[in-house]
Amino acid sequence: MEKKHRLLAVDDDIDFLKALKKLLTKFEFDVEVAIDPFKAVEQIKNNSYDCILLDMKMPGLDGIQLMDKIMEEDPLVPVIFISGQSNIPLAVHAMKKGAYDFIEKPIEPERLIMMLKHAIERNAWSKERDMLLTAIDEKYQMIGESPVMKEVFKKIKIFSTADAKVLITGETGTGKELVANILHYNSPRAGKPFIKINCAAIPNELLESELFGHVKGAFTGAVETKKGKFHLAQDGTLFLDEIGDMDIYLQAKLLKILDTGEFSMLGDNKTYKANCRIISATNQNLEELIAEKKFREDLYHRLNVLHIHIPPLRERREDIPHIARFLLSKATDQYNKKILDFSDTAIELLKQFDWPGNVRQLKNVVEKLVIFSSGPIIEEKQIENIFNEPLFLK
Ligand SMILES: Nc1ncnc2c1ncn2[C@@H]1O[C@H](COP(=O)(O)OP(=O)(O)OP(=O)(O)O)[C@@H](O)[C@H]1O
Repeated sequence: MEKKHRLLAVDDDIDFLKALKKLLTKFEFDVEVAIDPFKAVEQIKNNSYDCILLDMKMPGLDGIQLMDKIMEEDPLVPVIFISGQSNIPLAVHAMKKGAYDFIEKPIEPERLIMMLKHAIERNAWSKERDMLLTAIDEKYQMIGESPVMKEVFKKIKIFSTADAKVLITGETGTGKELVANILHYNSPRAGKPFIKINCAAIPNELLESELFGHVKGAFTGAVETKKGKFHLAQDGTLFLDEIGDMDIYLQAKLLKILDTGEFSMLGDNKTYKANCRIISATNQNLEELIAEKKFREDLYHRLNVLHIHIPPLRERREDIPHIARFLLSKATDQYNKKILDFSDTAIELLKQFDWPGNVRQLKNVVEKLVIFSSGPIIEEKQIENIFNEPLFLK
């Protein structure tokens, strides 16, 4: 059985409270009442409610003062004011101060029930979103103290809420996918899907159906209808990784979708709205590809509304100690090891190296060091050993 929503109604009119409780109980709400605003504050301190209904005017403490106290205890709980006709300007003022809504007496039951449902739904969503963002924050941390990375962080902050297309460029392993995730999870689309497709990893014949989906019988082997990434990313973000590797025919198709805002599944004429934010990334030089006629210039301008470039690690060596220590602490947690730090000379060695594979390569080295170390400090020699391995990328 679904959990009943718990309400607190505060009013100095006992008869009104009784009638309200009877009405709301009929609609499966669990209703508690308070006639004394000071007692109500105690109840709010000791309980958790899904919504609070407040009379505008009560002896001792008025509704707005009471709302201020409620917000100190539980800033997220929605408050709905019950107001007489003469108090409407006051109710409007309460909404400006953070009340969810107000309803006038005499109460229309259906309106009140709808209002309560919406308030509770919105509250549940904002709590869920806060939890989601805390978890995401931990998962998608990006470290950097250098001036260039501070500029990148500034852009990420502004672009998160902009809802325009973003092109992320940078060498392999610099954190392009990480940035795409951070942009999505800090955007209003955070509760909707983040869908990634790697245009370099999928053969072009398959990429088309992966992107747009196909209906049964669309081509040999299409034994059933399958939704594509554009469908799956509906209302969320579609991350087109390695966009520079998309073939020219598919580039034209993608451009058309971006122009019309609509797409169709393979083997079907029906059109669907492409309501997703597009973030793309590449480690290739798109201007060079355009000059070689391998990438469409019009598509480039469409995708590159906002641009973030992440410089390679060797151009921001001051970030290396911070990132290495961050990765060390993550790896020690993961492998349950008690390694505290790198020695000073070990840090110097990490800073001197050019890191062609950037942060991904640094991460692999740190993980290896953690797995094979037993002492509390990682020494220079241990790093030299890894650098001297025959297949190590230099
Ligand atoms: N500044 C950073 N701080 C912490 N971790 C980072 C940072 N930059 C990258 N990483 C981590 O390094 C790894 C590689 O990053 P990511 O996959 O985002 O790179 P990429 O640029 O998309 O690579 P590729 O071009 O090869 O797809 C990931 O585990 C990512 O979390």
